[in-house]
Amino acid sequence: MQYEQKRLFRQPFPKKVENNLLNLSANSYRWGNPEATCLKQFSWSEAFHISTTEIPTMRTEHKSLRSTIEAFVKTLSGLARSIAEILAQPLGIKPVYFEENCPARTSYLRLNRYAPCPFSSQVYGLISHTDTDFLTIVYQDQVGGLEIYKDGRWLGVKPNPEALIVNIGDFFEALSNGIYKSIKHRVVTSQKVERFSVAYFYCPSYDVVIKSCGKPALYRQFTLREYKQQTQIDVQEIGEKVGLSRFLL
Ligand SMILES: O=C(O)CCC(=O)C(=O)O
Ligand SMILES: [Fe+2]
Repeated sequence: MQYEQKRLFRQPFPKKVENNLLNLSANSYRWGNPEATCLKQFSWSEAFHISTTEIPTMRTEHKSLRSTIEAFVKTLSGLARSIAEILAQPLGIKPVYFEENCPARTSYLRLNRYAPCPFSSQVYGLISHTDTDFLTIVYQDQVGGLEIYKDGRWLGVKPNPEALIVNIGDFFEALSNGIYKSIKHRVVTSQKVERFSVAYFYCPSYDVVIKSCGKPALYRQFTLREYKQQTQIDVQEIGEKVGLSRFLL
């Protein structure tokens, strides 16, 4: 995967922005963040956002990339479902919940590249955020840079070639009524070394209503569609996602 990922990002910038390099939908290739109005909101990274439905029609010059991604997504989707089922069991959520509500088409893969950054003390590779999905499975290379916010401080996640990182996302926090926490995380930049990571986002269908499982419910019911619309409004108006607190009861 990493070999293919590097080869892809080494393509010239104009080819990547053309958006049809891989025959993916518009806006699949992203760099920085257009909504940023100050350095604090800017992410020093580039990414390919690949919906699982688009993999079969990816351009054939990239056959080996496509088959690698296909195999990767197949493994990670099975893994994500198993982890979600295990986590849901003590909450009294039926194991079929995920099979019924998370069809392959809504989950997606993101290939990230963080270029060396000359002002690394001032700019993040990815600004602090929580993921919007149920859970995210991340593979990071050996450079390091991913940090999680725990007990009031930022902790680096040590690279381990044998391990994947599993992050709880906003939807699991809502579903579990706050028992599982959507972890705040960010990526710091390096002045000298480029960094690669791959993230698989395990999401429900757009119109599945997410209900908190406990009583009293902490959050009002919402769908991914509503959540994304709210996020879009927040990003346009205040420059960042507000997230779950918008849905607190
Ligand atoms: O690059 C990483 O380690 C994390 C990526 C991430 O948080 C994301 O893509 O949402
Ligand atoms: Fe993330």
